[in-house]
Amino acid sequence: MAHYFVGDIQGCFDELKLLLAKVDFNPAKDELWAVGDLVARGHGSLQTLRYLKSLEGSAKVTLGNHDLHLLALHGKLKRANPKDNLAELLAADDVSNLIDWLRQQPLVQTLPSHNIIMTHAGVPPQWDLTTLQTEALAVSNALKENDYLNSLIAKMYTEAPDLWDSKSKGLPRLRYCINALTRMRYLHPDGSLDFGCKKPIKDKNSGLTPWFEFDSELKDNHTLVFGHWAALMGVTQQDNVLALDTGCCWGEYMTLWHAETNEKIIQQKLK
Ligand SMILES: Nc1ncnc2c1ncn2[C@@H]1O[C@H](COP(=O)(O)OP(=O)(O)OP(=O)(O)OP(=O)(O)OC[C@H]2O[C@@H](n3cnc4c(N)ncnc43)[C@H](O)[C@@H]2O)[C@@H](O)[C@H]1O
Repeated sequence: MAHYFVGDIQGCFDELKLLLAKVDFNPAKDELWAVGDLVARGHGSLQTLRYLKSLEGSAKVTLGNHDLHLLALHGKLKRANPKDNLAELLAADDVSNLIDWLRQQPLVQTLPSHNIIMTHAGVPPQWDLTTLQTEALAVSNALKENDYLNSLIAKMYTEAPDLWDSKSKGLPRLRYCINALTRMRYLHPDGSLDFGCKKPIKDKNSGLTPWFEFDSELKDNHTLVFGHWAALMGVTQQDNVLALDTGCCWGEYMTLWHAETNEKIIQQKLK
């Protein structure tokens, strides 16, 4: 049995299928772990969701910012960005089933046998494993509620709070978790989230530090797998912090990591 972790798919379904063919992926015995941002800019968002849903227990997914945004688009809370290719998905006969499947997916997945934690953007350095799981579960529970659109999705589009406060409650607490687990890249010296800078580390604004360069208990004891930050192009300079978004939707390539062999297999974006 093999565990394969794939970076941001962003609707690049043809590239995903080519990658899986390269490793002879067999859902009867292997697992595909996807870091989120399953949909958006590629032309195969509908096929991507149908395929991952069809894998049932052989697919493990964490939600990304684009996946949460899709919930808002489907709920007519936001208008689609013309740069995204979501019209086919939003018009599909089975879109409601796919959306219901998507909102059952968590913000964190763990593989205890390998000491691996997967999230879309990363894990806040202030958190231990219990906090990570508790906070992510609170968001998942809110997404499963019947009124999730009004009670959560409509209210998530804010950069506040940007700093972890263990005493916060309710919506602000959920918002911090969403912002940290699905949108984080750089942090300010006090550990607060920066939302402005998406640049590679060599070009970053002064005073900002990538979240994974802060000391953290989780990093000491686990391999952290994430996506979200295409400008990193897979480079963190830390063996146990794996950045898997290598910008397929931006014309670069998709990366699949084989956890047992530590091999990375890539597929260039098709023309
Ligand atoms: N709570 C919430 N609050 C607010 N919004 C929420 C939200 N939840 C969901 N959303 C939604 O999230 C969506 C995305 O937000 P954005 O953050 O605006 O989208 P993006 O710039 O395209 O970032 P993306 O997430 O795709 O990251 P990537 O690294 O690939 O790309 C980032 C940049 O890196 C650049 N880049 C890519 N590869 C690079 C490379 N190799 N080198 C340098 N730059 C590169 C790209 O050009 C791109 O500009 C929006 O639709 C927004 O509405």
